[in-house]
Amino acid sequence: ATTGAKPVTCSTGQVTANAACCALFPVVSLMQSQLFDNGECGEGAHSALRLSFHDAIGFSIHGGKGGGADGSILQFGDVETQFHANGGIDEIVDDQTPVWQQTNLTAGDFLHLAAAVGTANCPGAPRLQFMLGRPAPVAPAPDLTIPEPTDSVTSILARFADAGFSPREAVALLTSHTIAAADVVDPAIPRTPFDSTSATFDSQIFLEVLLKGRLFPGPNNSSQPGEVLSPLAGEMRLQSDFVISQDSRTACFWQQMINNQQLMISQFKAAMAKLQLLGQNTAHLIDCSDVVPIPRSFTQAIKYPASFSQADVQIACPQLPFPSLATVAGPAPTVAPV
Ligand code: HEM
Ligand SMILES: [Ca+2]
Repeated sequence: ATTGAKPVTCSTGQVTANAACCALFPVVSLMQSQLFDNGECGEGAHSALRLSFHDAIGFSIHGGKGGGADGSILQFGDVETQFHANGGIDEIVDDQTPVWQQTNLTAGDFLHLAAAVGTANCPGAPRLQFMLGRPAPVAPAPDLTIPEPTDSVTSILARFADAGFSPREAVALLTSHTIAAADVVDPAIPRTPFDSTSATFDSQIFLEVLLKGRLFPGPNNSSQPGEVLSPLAGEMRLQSDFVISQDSRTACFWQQMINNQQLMISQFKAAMAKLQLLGQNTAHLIDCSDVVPIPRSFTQAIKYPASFSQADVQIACPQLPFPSLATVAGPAPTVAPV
């Protein structure tokens, strides 16, 4: 619980609502220099966000699964990185472990703070909440709790519901794919992004997933399980993102996110606050959100990638008007690996 006491100035000079949070400012600096290339919205930041999801989602509101947002994926990485859905996670676990060991934080506090700090490096992102005080994890999460891109919408929504999330919250969490790239879906093309702006926390992902597919980014137009046709050379579309964008249970909220930065980041922030506390007793935690850096804002209108227009949109929510958007000038782009 927060104390409600007046703000304190830490010995490092920063101000926070609770003296217990002072110890985190040096940890934030350590993360920025050793994990995030001094404040970048790059691979370290993106994979820190993915890691928070894969750690926390191994939880059920009905019991019988893992400890939720407890850092088990870091502490018991030898077990959890073997799960199929955790392909590629070994890299970030290996990167974060030695940095975590330089701190006095539990695995859960460390990795969920890293996700908030990494996300804050991305222009347009919300400043995520961070609560301090998770106990050490007691056991690895069980396998088969993390959704896979080959899963049906029904099975994905059922898994989210089992962890306590509505279909709208599931869509809100998928905003994360605005700062994402794939390494293992198609190992021939590592760092293939999911939208054309993977260093910006914008709503471009919600637009681009709806554009008519034309190609696969792999060599010779080859495809892999979990991937469907993408609109842009060099871009990958996950099957799961596409089927969620088209399903009547989720399509309207997906469409509403487009060019609606404030809605998108407020919904994402709320769903992340819940995700990062799954399985935790909040009465024992201290609100240290004010140690998280304030992200740069993103206020521009998003645009169709060059050569695209509303005629290319696979509208799945005809009951709501589709936003009117301009098109970038020039020929269709090729998205570079990130
Ligand atoms: C239906 C649920 C989801 C599925 C099926 C899914 C699937 C995937 C897949 C297959 C990748 C690429 C992995 C690789 O090849 O390296 C990926 C990347 C990513 N995912 Fe998800 N994801 C889901 C939900 C989420 C959620 C809820 C979050 C965070 C809140 C998240 C955050 C990320 C991030 C940030 C990346 C990029 C990591 C990087 O660039 O290194 N995902 N996801
Ligand atoms: Ca983006």
